[in-house]
Amino acid sequence: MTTMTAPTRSSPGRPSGTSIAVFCGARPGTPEAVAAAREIGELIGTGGHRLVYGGGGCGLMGELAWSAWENGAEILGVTPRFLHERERHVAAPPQTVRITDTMAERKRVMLDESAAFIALAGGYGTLDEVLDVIGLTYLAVHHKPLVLLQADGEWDGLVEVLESLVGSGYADPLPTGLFTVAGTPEHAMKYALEPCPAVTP
Ligand SMILES: CC(C)=CCNc1ncnc2c1ncn2[C@@H]1O[C@H](COP(=O)(O)O)[C@@H](O)[C@H]1O
Repeated sequence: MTTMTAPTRSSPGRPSGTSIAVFCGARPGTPEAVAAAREIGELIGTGGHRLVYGGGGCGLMGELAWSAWENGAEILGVTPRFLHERERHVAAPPQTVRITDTMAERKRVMLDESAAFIALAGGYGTLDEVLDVIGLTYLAVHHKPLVLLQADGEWDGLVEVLESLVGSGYADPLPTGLFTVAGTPEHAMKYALEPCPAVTP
């Protein structure tokens, strides 16, 4: 694993905040999703928190990261070597970059470096990250809050799939509090900063 450190931001008087991992798409989303990504970035920056994300400069990831940077956030970007160049053809803001050898290592670093997770709209990669966190919380490997932020109903489908697995007897109901669906960026940040109840599998 390689780490490249950006110049540290000087932020006198800023409270040392929480490290929040945000999962979202590497492609441009709807205007609603772009606005939500920018607002989460702003709330992370103005709240004195650190953004942990996938390290890219494109799509919703770029909108999020630039907004966080513009609002004073420290940023840790975690990216596997083979994606590093592909997702940096659009410039990302200054940040500490952790380059991993594998996708699995990327997810583990993001998990270890963060106290909470917020998922915005995205594609296969975002879905993979969300299911990974849900699984690890369910298995009590960690208990950190996960918030699914709905800008435009993006997570309805996943919730329906999970309910259908339970309804057809293939899965037990997920424990309350395993994840929270939020309708606004403000609510997403509020839930992310609340302690997560331990889940008993
Ligand atoms: C279920 C399935 C076909 C998964 C295969 N595809 C993927 N699996 C894991 N991470 C990915 C995948 N595709 C992209 N990513 C990475 O996950 C992050 C978000 O991607 P996405 O736009 O949500 O996509 C990006 O860094 C992206 O490069």
